[in-house]
Amino acid sequence: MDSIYDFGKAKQKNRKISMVTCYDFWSAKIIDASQIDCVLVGDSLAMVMHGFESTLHATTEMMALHASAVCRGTSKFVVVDMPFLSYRKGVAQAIDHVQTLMHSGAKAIKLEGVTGHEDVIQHIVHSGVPVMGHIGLTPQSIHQIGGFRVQGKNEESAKILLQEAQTLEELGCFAIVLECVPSHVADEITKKLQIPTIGIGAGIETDGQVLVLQDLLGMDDQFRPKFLKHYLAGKTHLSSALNQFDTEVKERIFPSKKESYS
Ligand SMILES: Nc1nc(=O)c2c([nH]1)NC[C@@H]1CN(c3ccc(C(=O)N[C@@H](CCC(=O)O)C(=O)O)cc3)CN21
Ligand SMILES: CC(C)C(=O)C(=O)O
Ligand SMILES: [Mg+2]
Repeated sequence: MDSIYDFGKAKQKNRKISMVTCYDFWSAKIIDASQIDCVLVGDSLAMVMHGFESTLHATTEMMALHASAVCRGTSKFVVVDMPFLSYRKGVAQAIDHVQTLMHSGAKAIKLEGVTGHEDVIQHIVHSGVPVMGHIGLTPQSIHQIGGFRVQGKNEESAKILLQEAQTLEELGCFAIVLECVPSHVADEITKKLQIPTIGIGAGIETDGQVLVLQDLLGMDDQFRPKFLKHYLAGKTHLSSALNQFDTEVKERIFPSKKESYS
C-alpha cells in the first residue's frame, strides 16, 4: 500500500488488507521484507514496550520516537496512533500533535472515537493528513468502559457503532478500525461503508485484519484474548535460544575458535 487510495482500491477489488503493529526499527525491517500491507505504530506500545497497565500512558513524544524508528526500517504505509487526550483539547492543540507525529515519517494518523472531536477529525483531514478512525473497544476509554470488553453487544449499542462509523466516513476518514465487536455488527458496518474496515476481534467479514506483532508471534503466552491466534511460539523459541547461549557460556563452549580472533 503506497497511499490511502490503495485502501479504497483493496475494498473495491475485495482484496483483504493485512496490518500489524510495529514499534521499533528491527521489527520494521522484518515486516518490510514481508507481504504485510501496512503498519500501525499503536499506542499499545505503552503496554507492550513500556510495561504500563493501559494505553493512557502513551505520549506524543513516545509515539513520535517509536514512529520515526519504524519509518527508518520500512517503506510500507505507516499509521501512527494519536495518544490519550491529545485530540481532545481543541483543534489547534490537536494539530500541533499531528505535526509532531507526521514529522516522524508516518503517512496517516489514527484516533479513537468520534463524539466531541468531529471538528478535530475534519480539520486534520482538511489539513492534508489522512485519518484512520477507531471504534468499538477504544482502549483509551478503559476507565469508562470498565475493562477490555466486547462492544456493541445489544441492538442499541450496535446501532450507535454503525452511526459512529458512518460519521467517520462522512468526516473523511480513509479507513476504520473495528475493535472487539460481534462479527455480525462488523459485517453490517463493513457492508454499509465505502471505506474499508480493519478488524481486531471483529470477525472475518471486515475488509482487513490488524494484530499486535508480539501477539501474533506468541511473545506473551499469558495474553490469550479470544480474537488472538499465535502464528509462532515466539516466547518458547526466544527462551530456548537464550538458555542455549547461557549454557554454552557456562560450559565454556562459546566462544569457540570460530568466534575468536587469532
Ligand atoms: N498486546 C496487546 N494486544 C492488543 O491487542 C491490545 C493491547 N495490547 N493493548 C491495547 C488493547 C487492549 N486489547 C485487548 C485486551 C484484552 C482483551 C480481552 O481480554 N478480551 C476478552 C473479551 C471479554 C468480553 O467478552 O467482553 C477476551 O477474553 O477475549 C481484548 C482486547 C487490544 N489491545
Ligand atoms: C490494536 C490496534 C488497533 C491499536 O490501536 C494499537 O495497537 O494501539
Ligand atoms: Mg491504539
